Amino acid sequence: MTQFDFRPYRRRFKPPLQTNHGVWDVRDGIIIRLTSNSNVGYGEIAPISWFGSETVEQALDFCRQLPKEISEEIIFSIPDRLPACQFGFESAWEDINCCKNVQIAPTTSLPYSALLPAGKAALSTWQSLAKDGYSTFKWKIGVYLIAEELAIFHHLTEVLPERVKLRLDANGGLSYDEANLWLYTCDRVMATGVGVEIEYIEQPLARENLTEMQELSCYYATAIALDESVANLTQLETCYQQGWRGIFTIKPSIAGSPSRLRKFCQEHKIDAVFSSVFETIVGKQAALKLAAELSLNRRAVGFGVHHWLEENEQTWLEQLWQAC
Ligand SMILES: O=C(O)CCC(=O)C1=CC=C[C@@H](O)[C@@H]1C(=O)O
Ligand SMILES: [Mg+2]
Repeated sequence: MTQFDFRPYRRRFKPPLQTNHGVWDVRDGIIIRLTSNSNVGYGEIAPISWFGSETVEQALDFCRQLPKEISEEIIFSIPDRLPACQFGFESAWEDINCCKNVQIAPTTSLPYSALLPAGKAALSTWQSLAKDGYSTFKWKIGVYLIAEELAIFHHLTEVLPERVKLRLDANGGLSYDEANLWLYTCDRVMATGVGVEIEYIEQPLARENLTEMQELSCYYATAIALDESVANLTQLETCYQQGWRGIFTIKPSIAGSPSRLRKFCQEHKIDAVFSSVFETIVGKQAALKLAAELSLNRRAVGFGVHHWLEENEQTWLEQLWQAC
């Protein structure tokens, strides 16, 4: 049998993350550990309730009611209302049964995308990230007035080096008219051949407006990526059934069962871009493993973030179990 244990954690963003959903300053999550004989497997439960996953409290309640001895049957029967728990436990099961210990640094041959701060701060941040080797950047829009953000955007496209890819993430915060204006502006920028590539606009409209986003994706050359609309496996399958064949932003840590996600992506050969939920090295490792397997178009993975105070994540992970 396999022993189960878990530790909640809290990590502070540095600086706080600004999106259309609001300001996010701490990441709460749970690290789970499975031990069988001398083998240890780790998994991470990193919910984002405003994306439709369970809350951290609901995940903690689920962990607390589990027996200390856990079986494969328990893990693979975690309900779909707990997608972050499905991911965390199944990752730990894979870790203990397939690939032994969590590697120190998540590795993938895929390029990484770096997140730029919202607003004009992006204009003074991209340079150091470009020096670090990033050539794909994601910038949050729908945070400030559209006129302000369009002015910053024009400045960004003039200063960013050639061949850089820029992603715009609205977190569903634009009106239909604003989404039209952004897509029209991106098409115009691309037509002038400035050198920077607007890779896509992520979730321009709210998840209820799939039909409008499908219309917009036919009308403009600039691609649209769904994110909040496809946050878990049920939503992913629904949007696919309703005809979405654009880009799917996959956040494995809140999508649900990794084995079911793997099956869906391999069966439907979707154009997926893999994205972080600002999890720790534990969840990141498991998510990047899926990204490496399932990124058909080799799009940059949205895991290039340096938002933590802790320097050494391996030490942090070990101390978690010494704490109590
Ligand atoms: O995808 C990336 O490039 C980084 C992760 C990221 O942007 C997000 C992670 C979690 C919630 C959101 O704030 C945001 C997103 O909407 O994609
Ligand atoms: Mg997004």
